[in-house]
Amino acid sequence: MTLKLGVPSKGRLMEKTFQWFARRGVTLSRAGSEREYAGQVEGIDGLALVLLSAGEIPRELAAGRIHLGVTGTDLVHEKLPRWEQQVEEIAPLGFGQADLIVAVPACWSDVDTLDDLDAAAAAFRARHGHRLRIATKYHRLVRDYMTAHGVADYTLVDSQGATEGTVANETAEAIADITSTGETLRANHLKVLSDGPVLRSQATLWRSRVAPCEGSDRGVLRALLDRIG
Ligand SMILES: Nc1ncnc2c1ncn2[C@@H]1O[C@H](COP(=O)(O)OP(=O)(O)OP(=O)(O)O)[C@@H](O)[C@H]1O
Ligand SMILES: O=P(O)(O)OC[C@H]1O[C@H](OP(=O)(O)OP(=O)(O)O)[C@H](O)[C@@H]1O
Repeated sequence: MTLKLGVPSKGRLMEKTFQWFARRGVTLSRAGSEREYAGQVEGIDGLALVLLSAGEIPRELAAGRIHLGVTGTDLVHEKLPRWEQQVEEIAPLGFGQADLIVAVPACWSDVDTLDDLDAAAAAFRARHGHRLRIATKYHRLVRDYMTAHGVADYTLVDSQGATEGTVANETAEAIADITSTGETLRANHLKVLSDGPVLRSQATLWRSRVAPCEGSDRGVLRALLDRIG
């Protein structure tokens, strides 16, 4: 057996993950061309690199198909119910920081908090005959957050990308999405509610609690944890 490490297959998370491991003497790289999703590892024997979509890494960890994985806190908390039972957080990696926030049109001058949104949602329903729509890909996290804050008069609409555009496109009245610099929100004339984020996220190294790790794999895991500790 080999110990499998899942890393996002593209973009900022992949590059920064490669740099983070390289600083600890573990060289991760793509095996072939830019488009080939096979990986190579130098510096630790018995460790294999698997390049995957960031969004699929939580599920692969929970299924035990990879032993270790790098992905955002947001994706683990969203995709894995009772995530603590399925994965263990090994180390926050210090990049990929972003907040999951709720935002409304900047021109809604009387809506700055979730309480305001609750009142606006009731008025919206009375006026339009349907619930205020919040576009997001973070269904579980947003539902739990709204419930915890007593907001019920809304409906979630699924948006898997370009979520900030849904308000201008009139497919939603509000959004819940990841923000880092805030530029995308500003460009789309949206403002963040002031109650605080649904979740603060960053790229994190996780260990599967279910992936079988016996014999030589245990030694490989120990060697890797020593190296990164
Ligand atoms: N602007 C940003 N700044 C920092 N981190 C971000 C930003 N946008 C997204 N992220 C983080 O990057 C991770 C991957 O994001 P996302 O779900 O958008 O994946 P993706 O790039 O679309 O990849 P895939 O579709 O292959 O899963 C998430 O943990 C997310 O929090
Ligand atoms: O606050 P900012 O620095 O502007 O970053 C926020 C944007 O970054 C992410 O999108 P990404 O680039 O991953 O594309 P996506 O919309 O397809 O998810 C996120 O979904 C926001 O749209």
